[in-house]
Amino acid sequence: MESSRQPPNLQVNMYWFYGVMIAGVLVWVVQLISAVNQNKLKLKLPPGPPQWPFVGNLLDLGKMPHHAMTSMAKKYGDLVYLRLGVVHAVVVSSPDMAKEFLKVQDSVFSGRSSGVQSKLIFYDSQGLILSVGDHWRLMRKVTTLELFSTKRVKEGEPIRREELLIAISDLLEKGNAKETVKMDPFLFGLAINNITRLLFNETYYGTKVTGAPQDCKTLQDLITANYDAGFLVIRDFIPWLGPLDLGGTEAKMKKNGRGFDAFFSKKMDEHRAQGLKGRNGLPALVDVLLQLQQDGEGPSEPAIKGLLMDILLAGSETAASVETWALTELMRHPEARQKLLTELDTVVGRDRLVEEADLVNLKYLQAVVKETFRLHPALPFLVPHESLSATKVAGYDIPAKTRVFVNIYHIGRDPSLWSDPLSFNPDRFLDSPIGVRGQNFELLPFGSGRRICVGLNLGMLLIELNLAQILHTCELSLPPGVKPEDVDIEEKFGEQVTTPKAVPLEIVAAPRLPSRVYKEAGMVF
Ligand code: HEM
Repeated sequence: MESSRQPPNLQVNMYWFYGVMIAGVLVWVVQLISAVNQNKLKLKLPPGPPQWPFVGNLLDLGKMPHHAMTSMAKKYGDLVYLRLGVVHAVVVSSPDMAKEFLKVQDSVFSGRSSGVQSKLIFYDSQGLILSVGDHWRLMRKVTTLELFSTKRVKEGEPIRREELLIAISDLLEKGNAKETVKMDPFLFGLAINNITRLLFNETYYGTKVTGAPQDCKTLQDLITANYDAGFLVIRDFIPWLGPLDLGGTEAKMKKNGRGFDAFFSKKMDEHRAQGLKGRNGLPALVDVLLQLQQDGEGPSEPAIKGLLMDILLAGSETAASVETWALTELMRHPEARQKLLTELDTVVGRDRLVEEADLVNLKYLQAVVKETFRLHPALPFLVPHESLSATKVAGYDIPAKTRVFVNIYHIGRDPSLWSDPLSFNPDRFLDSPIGVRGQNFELLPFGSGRRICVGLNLGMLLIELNLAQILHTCELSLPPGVKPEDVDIEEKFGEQVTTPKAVPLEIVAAPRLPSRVYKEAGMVF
């Protein structure tokens, strides 16, 4: 039976193959004509590597696009033109050039590209991260004023403390049993629990969850499947290859998009049924959004879901990535770790836990976080911007709909800006006025200008608090036989939008404070 069915399928596949190839040749001819027209129009594009037919410079990006872009900057300068299939792109690689794109011409470059992922996973760009124009303005206003105002971030303090202490108790429990812990998934679980507590007042990762078991499984499976699908879709760059769905990425995204949608619908229905009051008098962010909708002022249903998706993904992976890299560097550099511990013992002492109010006095901690951002930015080229209209930069033509990659990874490691740039040396920031809030273009972990990260305050709070509390409460050591210089700093790229470690950081934790302090805080391990 099997073999009698194969020939027609093969035939159909061959028709597809020839169809796609013919479409490809046609597209190539169109590209050639458009290149000739570009020449006729005398567009003066920035310098860049030679382009191949069909793919342009896509293959030049390799497995680590931020590394490839760094090599290009060294060869062609701080503004490089690339053609990624049918997409115009530029790579920006110096603070001055970043200022031109993110400040001087901020409004022109405030667009975002839309593609398969934005359609299938990000609600057709109706959330915040990928939206543009008036819709983006509405979503940005709602998010800034209603969800992440100073008052609301402050109100979340007990939640952040509770989640952190639950996670640290787990870490110490494993430490008691002399178990090593992989810090990357541990910190991701902590980060996502913080975000889902905010969004839905529930947690889904770890041993002491408050979400229903089925919801935990659903969300964990969806997040894993989302990373498995990755975020690069060939159709966005070479549309005529779209029908082949190489690697099955689109099919996976479609399935994941449906899964997330069902999850959000369920949560929204539950919160409507509870009357949007939240638990313990603190409404979850989903309650706030649904209330605005009921009052007739708020975003539409897909826009609410889009925003939930943005916050879920943008708020968890980023914080976890920075915390993991910071701990990795601190385990590789015992002298820097010791300085931080001495600061914690001086400012906080060993008789109590760290409070959020302490963070402002922990200057070395702040320097450690900045140094981590410099060497390991969570998003190595920000979230790509797009030009809303044609413009000129540094005398070059930048066509409309050009994708902009600001390579903050390269800027952070540029020897003309930083002495001994590849060394982890937090001291360089101790008496430095350089901050992370978009005013200093040599350090832009959250971007700058109108599209600067909307979760900056919350993100900084989570990173500083989590690092301080973990280091203060836990004596961290490497597994037996592993030396600081053995701790790996290889990155990977392509599954998540951040650049996580290729090999997880493993540590063993032991209590560092008198047992009374843990007991008083209700920590059991
Ligand atoms: C903790 C570390 C974080 C880092 C390093 C980070 C970094 C960034 C960066 C680089 C951008 C793009 C800026 C640009 O387009 O130029 C961004 C945008 C954004 N981030 Fe964050 N982020 C963090 C945490 C968060 C958190 C905690 C949330 C929310 C809970 C969040 C929500 C967003 C949103 C919604 C945008 C899109 C803003 C817009 O397009 O208008 N981020 N973030």
